[in-house]
Amino acid sequence: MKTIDDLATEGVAGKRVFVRADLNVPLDGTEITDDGRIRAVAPTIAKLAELGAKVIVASHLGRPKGAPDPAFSLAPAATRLGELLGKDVAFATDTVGESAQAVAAGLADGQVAVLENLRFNAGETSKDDAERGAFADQLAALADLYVGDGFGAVHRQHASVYDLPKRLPHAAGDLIATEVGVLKKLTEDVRRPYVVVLGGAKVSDKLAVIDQLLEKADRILVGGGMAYTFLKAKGHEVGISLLQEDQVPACLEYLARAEKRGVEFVLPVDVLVSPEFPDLKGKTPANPTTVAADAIPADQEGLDIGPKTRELYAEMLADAGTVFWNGPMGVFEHPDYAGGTKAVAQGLLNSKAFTVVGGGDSAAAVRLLGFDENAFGHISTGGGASLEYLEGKTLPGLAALED
Ligand SMILES: Nc1ncnc2c1ncn2[C@@H]1O[C@H](COP(=O)(O)OP(=O)(O)OP(=O)(O)O)[C@@H](O)[C@H]1O
Ligand SMILES: O=C(O)[C@H](O)COP(=O)(O)O
Repeated sequence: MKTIDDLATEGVAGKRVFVRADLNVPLDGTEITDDGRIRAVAPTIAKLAELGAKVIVASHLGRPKGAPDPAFSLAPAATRLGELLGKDVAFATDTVGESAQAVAAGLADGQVAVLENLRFNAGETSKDDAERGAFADQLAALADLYVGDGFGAVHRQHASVYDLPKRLPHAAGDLIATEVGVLKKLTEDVRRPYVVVLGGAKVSDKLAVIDQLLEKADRILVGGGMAYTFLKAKGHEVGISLLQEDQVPACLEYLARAEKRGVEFVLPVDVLVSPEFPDLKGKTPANPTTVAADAIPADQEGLDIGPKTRELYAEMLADAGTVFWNGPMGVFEHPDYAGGTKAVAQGLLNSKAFTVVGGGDSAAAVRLLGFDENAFGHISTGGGASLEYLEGKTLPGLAALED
């Protein structure tokens, strides 16, 4: 893969450089609750600007449905990027339309602009090659060069990630280079026991990676929204908890394979439940009840791992040689459901293991709960991306940069 330094040697001054970043940060209204992903890519953008490039930054935010939706605007991220860079950052109110074209055309050398959310255009995520390609053509018209640095999105075969680098001379940004360097170590030289902790809410995305992780990990601890499909597979009722019903047979198979391969596959023994999802804005007390994982009432939802599970997971982490953790153990955004995620973060820190935390929300959780991010071996900006990398899959966004 070419790097920014290679591009610099060839000369980027005066060139329009399209930087595909992952500025998909958690928001409370228009307020960014964790800016980790913006801070992670800011050095790449600063470096290109210092080299005299006209920098056009693009990203997705959330999962809008292929049309503009103000709730998913990248405007707050553009403002934050400007603060971090200590300079004015222009903002285009569309992605390839009049505003984007005018902003791109008006950039001076060393100036930075952010485009509106790529996913406001159906072409970005389309499964149809022609539709994606047409959108990539429009993006390509804005720039001379492409730098891929949105590590969190490299597992997506999307127009700006996969099709665009095929249309412009391209290089990998410094964030991608660092991420790949660290994660590569986890695929080659793993200190054992290798413990993987999985949680979060993107259940269907993440269940698929367990298939491969069963070949690599010594112990897999499951929490968060992931846990309930497994509990269901074990024959327990899960009330109104997050459930991927169609994956129950796959979960049963994973459990059987784990046993056959001698992988310790650990599920919660107790959970915190409530009849309703907590108020994440006002944070009014949720007053959850603790129940055994095989006794979740029909009208209640599991929202965090319980105290016995926290203790069990801490024990399972204590002697680890390597830990990869992706996905919060509960709805950590509410203080009543942050305990499980805190316990796992503390468990990682108490172990002597090389620890990698992957995922926008997992990294945000670690910081928002007051942990020192530097105490972990590596905090990856990629959730699904880091998992799929560890799975050994070819990631579209990396493959496109290699070509
Ligand atoms: N039991 C649960 N029920 C519902 N949601 C949950 C549960 N446990 C955790 N969550 C939610 O999971 C979300 C994070 O999941 P996600 O899979 O997106 O994590 P991530 O991998 O760190 O991030 P990403 O993949 O976006 O980089 C949080 O917003 C949290 O509230
Ligand atoms: O949060 C993430 O994992 C990345 O930004 C990718 O987002 P996506 O899962 O909506 O594609």
